[in-house]
Amino acid sequence: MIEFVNVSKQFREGKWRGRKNNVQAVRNVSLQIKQGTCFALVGESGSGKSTLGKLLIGLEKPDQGRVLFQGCNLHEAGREERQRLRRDMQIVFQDPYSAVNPRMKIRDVIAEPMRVHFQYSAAEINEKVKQLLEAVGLDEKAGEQYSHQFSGGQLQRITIARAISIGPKVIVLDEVINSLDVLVQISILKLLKRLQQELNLTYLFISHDLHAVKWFADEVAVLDKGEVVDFAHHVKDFDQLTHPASRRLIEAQLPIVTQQAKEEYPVKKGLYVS
Ligand SMILES: Nc1ncnc2c1ncn2[C@@H]1O[C@H](COP(=O)(O)OP(=O)(O)OP(=O)(O)O)[C@@H](O)[C@H]1O
Repeated sequence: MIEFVNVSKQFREGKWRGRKNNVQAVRNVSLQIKQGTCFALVGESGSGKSTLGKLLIGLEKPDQGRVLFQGCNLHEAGREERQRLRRDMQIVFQDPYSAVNPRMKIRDVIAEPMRVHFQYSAAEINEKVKQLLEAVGLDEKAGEQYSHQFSGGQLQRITIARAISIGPKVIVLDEVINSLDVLVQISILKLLKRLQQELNLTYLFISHDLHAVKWFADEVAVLDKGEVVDFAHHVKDFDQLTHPASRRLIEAQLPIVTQQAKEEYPVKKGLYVS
């Protein structure tokens, strides 16, 4: 469904001692993502994960190579096709507070993409907003409130409702659980899993968190300095990732804490989440 073919992207950063510094954010990446699956991109900070996500939905343009969605290249498509591709691919970001206009009521936040892409009547929009709030587990009354009245987890549900409002096929989930506490992370991942099945969605899941990736994703690629350096086709193979960059990520994970461990180390009890 999605194909990155030898994709590279460089950014020009400011001058240092009179010289221009370029950052090679993505280096000759080739990947394929199957329809209805969740493909995880992991890697240390600055390894190029978000840039790949942005290249997919057309927020960035590759310097070299092609990004194809169902065989179409967004950057070569005509106006109408580009519009359709933009509808089919949505993104949800890490920080829901900065992704939502604080001066807009939540019903308008959710309705915004529908107003851009479709010609619905006001009554149709109201009905759809109601259904979307219900789909992400929020009360209809939330539509009349503003972003500051919600917790991070609730607001992330709202940005997810906005992303699915126009019936996308692919959603880039860019560190969507990172700013949330562990229990809220789990509830958001469960919601995303249910929506994936109900709406037949394909996800590009960008994360540092290998525990979450193991539970949530089907395949994983490890990025290091813009390059894909490791790859696992199946969740059961995640522990066999061998590249030093993968090992660093695996070793940097907190262990999953068991009841036994809590009892053995009561002094650290305050650190554990049951
Ligand atoms: N618009 C930009 N202008 C200049 N440099 C950029 C831009 N976007 C990204 N970069 C640089 O490209 C590299 C890759 O950034 P990217 O955000 O894709 O990494 P990442 O793996 O998503 O990191 P993080 O996990 O911290 O978000 C970094 O060195 C970053 O500073």
